[in-house]
Amino acid sequence: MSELERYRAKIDEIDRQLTKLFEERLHIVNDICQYKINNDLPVENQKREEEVVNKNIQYLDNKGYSEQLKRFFYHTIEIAKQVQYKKVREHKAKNSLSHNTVSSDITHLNIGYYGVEGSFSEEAMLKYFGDVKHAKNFVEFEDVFDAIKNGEIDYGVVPIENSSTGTISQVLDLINNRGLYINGETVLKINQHLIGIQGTNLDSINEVYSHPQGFEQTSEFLRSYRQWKLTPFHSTADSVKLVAELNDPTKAAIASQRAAEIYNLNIIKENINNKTGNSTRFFIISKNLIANDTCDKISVVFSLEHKAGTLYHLLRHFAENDINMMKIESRPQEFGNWKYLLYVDFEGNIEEARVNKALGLIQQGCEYFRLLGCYKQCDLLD
Ligand SMILES: C=C(O[C@@H]1C=C(C(=O)O)C=C[C@H]1O)C(=O)O
Repeated sequence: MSELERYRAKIDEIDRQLTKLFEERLHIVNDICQYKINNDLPVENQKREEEVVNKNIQYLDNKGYSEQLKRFFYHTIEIAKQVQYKKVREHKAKNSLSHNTVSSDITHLNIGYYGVEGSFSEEAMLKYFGDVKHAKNFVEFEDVFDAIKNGEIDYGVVPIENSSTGTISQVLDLINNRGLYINGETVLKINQHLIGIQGTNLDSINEVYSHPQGFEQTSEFLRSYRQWKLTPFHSTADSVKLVAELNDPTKAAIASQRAAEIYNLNIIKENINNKTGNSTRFFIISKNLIANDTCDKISVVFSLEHKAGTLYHLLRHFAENDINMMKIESRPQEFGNWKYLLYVDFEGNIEEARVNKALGLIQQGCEYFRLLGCYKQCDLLD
């Protein structure tokens, strides 16, 4: 046996022991994960992670290896978390598929929507759920999410994307950051109108209220009235309510016909949106991952690491498993500069083998992964 062979034989024996310990560690990690599922605890525990790393650095005879040991545990813990995330995801998918779906009996459900009465979100809620008797409304996007989190409402309806202005990123971030799920989607045709009290006309106006989306969707019309002060407000319908309260012919709002009717105001100029086919897609969100076998669309989010080719290496799993991607959107991560999360919508159901295979591979290739929902896609009314 040469000198090199002798060294390699030693390494082989150490690796054999490491593999055995690695396997044992993952075995315990699985038990820990089951305990977390049973007790509704999060996978990650940063305090414990620090303890693990620091304790083991103390065991080193040669403290010169501290940085290397730290890296070793960083990867070991990362693997332990990936294993747990996968187990939690499978558990949630199994549970929700067996007994859950957005209930058709809505009489006992508490449903909330964004904006005041007359908002597009309220209209979307009525379209999706039918005649809801006791809906709650919330002034800000965050309020809808908080109400779901604290159990005040079971489902919330929020806008997610407009056909001309694009994704409402704030809503996308909230779904992920608050740990909620998408249970369904619906689309509304959006016609924006200029609205005011009796006696208001294009010459009397000096200030217009709307949600920033209302201004964006009507930017071409507004370009001819540069003298108007554009004041952003909570929602389009709330702007109509405000203009009704102000009762002043110099003030106008940009919102829906329904909002004008509810607050008894006049339409001064109709259909002022840039695009005639202007439409908005809305999400129905809740605390639970709810799906059944009629669901045909999935939304996920995962991190993009700072390495060449990462995007290609992750997205290729969709193509290689014959999965049709419908939309991708990248957003900055909550912590750290120039780090991104990729939100992907694609066709499929979480029970399909090809979907599970692709998601498993993506999950292995990124630090952060979350299933945001599996739901029935709506007709996009183009
Ligand atoms: C295994 C656990 O889950 C995670 C993984 C850890 C590990 O691999 O040591 C430590 C803390 C958690 O972030 C645990 O909570 O102990």
